[in-house]
Amino acid sequence: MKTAARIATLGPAGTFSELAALEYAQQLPNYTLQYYPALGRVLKALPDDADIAVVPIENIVEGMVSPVIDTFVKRPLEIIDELSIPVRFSLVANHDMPTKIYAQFVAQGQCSECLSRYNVPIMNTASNSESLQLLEQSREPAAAVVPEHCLGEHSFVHVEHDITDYAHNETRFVAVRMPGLQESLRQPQVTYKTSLLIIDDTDHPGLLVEHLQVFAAYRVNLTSLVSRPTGQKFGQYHFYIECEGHRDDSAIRAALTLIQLRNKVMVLGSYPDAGAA
Ligand SMILES: O=C(O)C(=O)C[C@]1(C(=O)O)C=C[C@@H](O)C=C1
Repeated sequence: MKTAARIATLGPAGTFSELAALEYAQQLPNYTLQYYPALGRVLKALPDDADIAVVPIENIVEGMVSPVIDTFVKRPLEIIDELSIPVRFSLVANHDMPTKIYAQFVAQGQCSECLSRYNVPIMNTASNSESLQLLEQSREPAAAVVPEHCLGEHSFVHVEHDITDYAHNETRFVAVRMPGLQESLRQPQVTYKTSLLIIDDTDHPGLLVEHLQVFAAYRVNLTSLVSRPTGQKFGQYHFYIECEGHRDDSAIRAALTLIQLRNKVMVLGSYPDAGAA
């Protein structure tokens, strides 16, 4: 029997990350799930305590999950898969008039209209499960933003269902592992996406437009582009890019060869495109 793959994800149990990790794990013969209390800790579990980590990378409304993108700059990891799951929240409370609301930092942005109606302080947490735990431990009138799928086993004085600002709320997750472990073989009939980072090591006017022109010239379609501050000085940014295609496609190879003449490029991985029909 093959040894079980150790999958790290955000805990305690009940997070959307756990749902994503379980969905990812369906393709593995054997796995064990390990929970960590913050996204940074999930990624740090690689490689000693986990083989694969499943983390959120983008919410359809809130955009990219910055701590995850920033980890890729500091510590190269390989993205091996992506999956998207629907995200629905409720506001639950132990009192009709809560004096504070526990909300995970990404969840807060997805439920801003509902939260602003309560006009009480928001206490940021590291996960949606932690929000629920803190509410259960609270001796004061409090509320929490919690995943709809966690409501079952609990009873509350006050519940408001479906509080996301946009009805169609979804978060995209990636499965990552240490780079260079095994070659990801390209499967025929699979539509791929590739993630990469352009490291701004020689800042100059027109840096971004030059790179975009290279992608355009080779007809490489970009599906995401975010800039993240380098933390070195104002005005200096790294670029996280996702594009259609596999890193071995001739167009992507040619584009990256040209871009690498000017800036460092880190290819984070090519993986099946979850959005492809
Ligand atoms: O706290 C959770 O339930 C998570 O899995 C984290 C997370 C995130 O950080 O994006 C995942 C999905 C939602 O977008 C909100 C929170």
